[in-house]
Amino acid sequence: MKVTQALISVSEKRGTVDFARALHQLGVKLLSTGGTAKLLRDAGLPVTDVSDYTGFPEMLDGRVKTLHPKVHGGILGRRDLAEHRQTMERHDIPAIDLVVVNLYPFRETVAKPGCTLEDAIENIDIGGPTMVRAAAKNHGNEQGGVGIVTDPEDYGQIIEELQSNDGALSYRTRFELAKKAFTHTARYDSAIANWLTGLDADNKPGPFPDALQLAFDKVETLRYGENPHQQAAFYRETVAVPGSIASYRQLQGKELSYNNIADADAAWECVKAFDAAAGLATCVIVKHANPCGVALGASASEAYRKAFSTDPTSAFGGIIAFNCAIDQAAAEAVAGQFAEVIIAPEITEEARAVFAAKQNLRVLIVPLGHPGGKCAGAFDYKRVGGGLLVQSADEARIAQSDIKVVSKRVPTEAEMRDLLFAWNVAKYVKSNAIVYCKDGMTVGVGAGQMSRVDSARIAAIKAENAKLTVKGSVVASDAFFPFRDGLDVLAQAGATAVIQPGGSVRDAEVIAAADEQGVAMVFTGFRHFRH
Ligand SMILES: NC(=O)c1ncn([C@@H]2O[C@H](COP(=O)(O)O)[C@@H](O)[C@H]2O)c1NC=O
Repeated sequence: MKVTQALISVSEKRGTVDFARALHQLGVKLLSTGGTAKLLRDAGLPVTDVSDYTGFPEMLDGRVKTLHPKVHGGILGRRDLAEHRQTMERHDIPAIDLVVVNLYPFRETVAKPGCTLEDAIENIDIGGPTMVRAAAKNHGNEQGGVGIVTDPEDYGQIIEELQSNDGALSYRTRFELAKKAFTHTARYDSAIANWLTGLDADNKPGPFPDALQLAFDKVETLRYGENPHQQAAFYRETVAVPGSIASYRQLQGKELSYNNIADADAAWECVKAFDAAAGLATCVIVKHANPCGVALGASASEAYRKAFSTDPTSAFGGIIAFNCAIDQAAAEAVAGQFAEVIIAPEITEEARAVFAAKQNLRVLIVPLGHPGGKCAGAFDYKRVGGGLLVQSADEARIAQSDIKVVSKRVPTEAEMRDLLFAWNVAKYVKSNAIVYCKDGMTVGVGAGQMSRVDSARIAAIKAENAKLTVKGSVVASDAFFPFRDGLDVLAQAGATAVIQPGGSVRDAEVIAAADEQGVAMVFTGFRHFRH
């Protein structure tokens, strides 16, 4: 069925004139609301104002423009039912076969600083979503129906189809457009509900709405979940989070698995915490969501070699992330081990050629986002049985000036550099986290233990297994030592300096233990639990 008449009513006017012109050239009659009609008329296109069409003026400050039976009857009447066609004829309601609508910019309005409740309310579109939903509902069947266009990005494709299909839209296209349209209005209403139910007693917007609506788009269905008997898919936030793993571009390799994506996220978040602009490359190797090696280097290959040496056994099948370009030397070094995924903001042509020889290796490019790479303002979500925990991301960072020395001995300059490095790593290690470091690399990582003392012992054992020594190293503990026992394990293993939050009721006992053993100890004042 040929499209004979289109109703165009858009707030976002990008591409509208060209689209309307192409429709006109296809013989489609144009019907439009105030601002849109003016835009088209000024461009020399013949257009009928909806108010002339219905015989009713746009009124009540634009709150009522298209809400009229002549508009909605033209959209909602079924083309395949004789009775509907007769009713439309009897009431002089011509069919409207194409509806082109995008809505008042609610999200953009409330994002403006100082947006009042009144501004927000006036930017809730009523007539637009009504037309979008009506047209989407009546997308019809093979006998005919309405096309609903909500995204200016689709204009080109719609025109191409009309041109090649004798001025008609296929049922398949109308159905796909309808799905997109219902998603569009659902998200529009979600944004309104999130904002309104997030207002506090003074009508100031807050971060946690009473009713939380989340919006994600499917990137792909995955082969399986954490285990082969689980189904899985990967979704990306509708409003892109710059610098996040979800913005990956895969250069080569097998399809990503559920665990690949989870571990790639852990590796990427950790490596981004180190600013490449500070002049050193960073490499992070992750296994089962924990870093098993993190290191700084003068080059990417040096950073990789150091990170690998922390725990070569665990690094097998790991996810390897860099905060800088991977060059040929780094690619050749990495290619020497079995890895699941390689991630970097940039990969040189020479390095790509090296990876290309390993067909299955998954290689991802992820833009760093802003300096230091943080996804500012993003929330963390954690599913629990029957609920969702929501928190702001752990964006706390420490500078040397924030650190309080609590021991008699003050850390040396080299110890202080390593302490800051170790603290940065500990944030990405599952609690209880104990991280031994020396010369800008991890030498032992204790992760995910129920006891901090066990974590301290395990990290030292792992260092020994990797033929590294923790003697003369520094240690970060993600949370305070509840007793002196944990500190004693570190000191006896040969650590010379410790960074930890402090704040235990037994801090005095722990400080005394450090002083007894000549260990320099500093407090950060905040912890980095990670579960
Ligand atoms: N009230 C109505 O009947 C109505 N009909 C269409 N609109 C919206 O008015 C906007 C276009 O207006 P204009 O063509 O005047 O620039 C579109 O975002 C459209 O969704 C309406 N506005 C709000 O509810």
